Amino acid sequence: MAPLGIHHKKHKVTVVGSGNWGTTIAKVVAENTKDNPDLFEPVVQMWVFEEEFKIPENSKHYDPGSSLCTKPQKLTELINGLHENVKYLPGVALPHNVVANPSLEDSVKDSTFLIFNLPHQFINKICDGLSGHLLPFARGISCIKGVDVSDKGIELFSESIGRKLGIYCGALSGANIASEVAQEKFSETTIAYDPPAMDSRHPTPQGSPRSSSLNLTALDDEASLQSKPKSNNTSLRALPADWPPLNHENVKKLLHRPYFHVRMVSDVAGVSLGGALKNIVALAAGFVDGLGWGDNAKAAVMRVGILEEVKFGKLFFADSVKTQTFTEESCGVADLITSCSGGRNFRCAKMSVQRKMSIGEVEEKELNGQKLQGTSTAYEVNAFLKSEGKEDAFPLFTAVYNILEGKVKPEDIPDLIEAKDYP
Ligand SMILES: NC(=O)C1=CN([C@@H]2O[C@H](COP(=O)(O)OP(=O)(O)OC[C@H]3O[C@@H](n4cnc5c(N)ncnc54)[C@H](O)[C@@H]3O)[C@@H](O)[C@H]2O)C=CC1
Ligand SMILES: O=C(CO)COP(=O)(O)O
Repeated sequence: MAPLGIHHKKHKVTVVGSGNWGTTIAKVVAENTKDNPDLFEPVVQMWVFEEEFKIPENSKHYDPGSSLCTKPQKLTELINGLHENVKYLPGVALPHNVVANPSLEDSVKDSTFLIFNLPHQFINKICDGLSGHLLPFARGISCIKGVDVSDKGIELFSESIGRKLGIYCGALSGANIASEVAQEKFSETTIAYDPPAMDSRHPTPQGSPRSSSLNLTALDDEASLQSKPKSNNTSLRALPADWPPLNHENVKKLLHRPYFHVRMVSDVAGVSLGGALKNIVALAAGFVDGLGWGDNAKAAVMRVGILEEVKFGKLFFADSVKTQTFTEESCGVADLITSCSGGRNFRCAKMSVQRKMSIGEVEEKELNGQKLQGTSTAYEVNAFLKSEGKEDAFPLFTAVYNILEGKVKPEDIPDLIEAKDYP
């Protein structure tokens, strides 16, 4: 074992996912691995769901004389050859140390830090594919906006990823429209990272809440064992001392850029729920905007939406969630604002009303393979609320579900969200 402070190894980082946000985060991280060679190996693996793609004529890479452009090519080969994700993040140059990899197993080989970043409907299958292929002491964060609802109840994706893979997983979420971050326009984000104390080898900052739901091994210190809720039996392995600690400071070094400011917190539930639930609110904002009702209507929907986000957290994640996460951090009200202004859920919901089309049809037609998260989240959250007998306590979430089901109309939103049990 290396003496404290001497670390012979560097962290290898893999981004699992390569959509609009996955590719953007790979860019951010690759810039930082290059800038912090004492902590990280420069190459960032990016796992890509392989598909064939034909370079469109409006791409700067289009050359009618090149065989690359006359027929569809493997997306990984295009990304690695052109250093651009021409399908999901066109027009943005990627650092050459981002390596697209179609093999899930190979992309995570020897990785000590994983960033899960793909549409939430795919993550469970991906975890099945990853199971048994990770270093047992790997750590991760989830950038996924959604919640994992099953007949057993509700889990955060950070929790279910951690449980399935036997690793600690935190969460990253914020007011982060991917195309803006990719173009290096300023934004903030929130990372909730609350790993076992054995990782940091530094005292936990004063007043920092401990909210991980994972059990710790005997390697952990007794005080932290007592302060952590234990909701499952996952045992975590300590990061060997050969690697630099994966504490707040070093995780921040991996994600923070001059144009992408990171705030580290410990409220994993608050960060995850803000990102997941605002997608339902963004649909409602799109519906009223599609009716041409203007900014006041949208603000009304957003006001009720943030209240329902907080209420949901307090009701179902009471032992860990903090109201301030929703009101003070980028992952809360700030994400609600940006998503209800220019997010895909907002835009597609708006178009569905204007064009009198289903939102699924708009998604298919307009997003070129990108996926909405709000529609399935509205269904999943509704199934969970029904099972808890709490549909009426969340009139906006329930209204969005009923609009998607065709049971009520966007025009009914004002009556449906009329305060009944808010103070
Ligand atoms: N795009 C954005 O502005 C932001 C997105 N997010 C969140 O990040 C997460 C990932 O979103 P994006 O990267 O935008 O994805 P995206 O919407 O661009 O989704 C497309 C991705 O899904 C992959 N995919 C398609 N079928 C698949 C399958 N069967 N198995 C596995 N992967 C498959 C595609 O290869 C592609 O990488 C979502 O939860 C989203 O809410 C968070 C912040 C900003
Ligand atoms: O999460 C986002 C911004 O923070 C993006 O939202 P959309 O998926 O609706 O585009």
